[in-house]
Amino acid sequence: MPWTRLPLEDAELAYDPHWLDGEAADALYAALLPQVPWEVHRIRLFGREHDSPRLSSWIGDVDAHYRYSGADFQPHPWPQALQPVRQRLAEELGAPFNSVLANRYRDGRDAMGWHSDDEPELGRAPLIASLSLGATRRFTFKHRRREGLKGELALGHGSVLLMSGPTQANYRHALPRTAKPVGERINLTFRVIGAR
Ligand SMILES: O=C(O)CCC(=O)C(=O)O
Ligand SMILES: [Fe+2]
Repeated sequence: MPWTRLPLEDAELAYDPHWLDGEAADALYAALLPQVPWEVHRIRLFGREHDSPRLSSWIGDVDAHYRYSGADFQPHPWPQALQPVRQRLAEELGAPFNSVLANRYRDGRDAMGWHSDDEPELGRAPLIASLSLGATRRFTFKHRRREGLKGELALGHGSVLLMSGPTQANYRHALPRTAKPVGERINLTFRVIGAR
């Protein structure tokens, strides 16, 4: 499937709604529920520690250390079901993905607040491949400096969103809560730790 470039000034975004077909997406989703060591991560917000409103897991090569919200994470090893996905993404995108942050949103109350994935370990122009499985959720963008520049996208089952170039430097993104009844969702953001 071809990538569709999303026109958002100062960003570099591409989307494939069916990177995995329905059957492959169903199988991956079913395999990841038991294979990923899901945890509640602690996040720091306005100087206070809280449980983050979702389940998460850092997965990666042994040398792909990651500092996140002031803590050093030793990644969990790659679950078997993720190996072919990692391989295909690396080949298609020519990027040596060595880490993935998995997030599991149990229902509409689980969410992720405004942030940029701009940690120094990800380099100057991070390439992030974001694979979504399960319930469709709204993903939103907001420019850091230029008021009014924003965008949103519904991330569906089997889709991949690529964020690259100046996207993290210029934009924050979020996965808002919703009061609508929604099912469970898994998102995987593949990253290159140690990029320049
Ligand atoms: O769940 C999503 O689609 C967003 C996840 C995200 O922004 C992240 O893992 O940094
Ligand atoms: Fe993010």
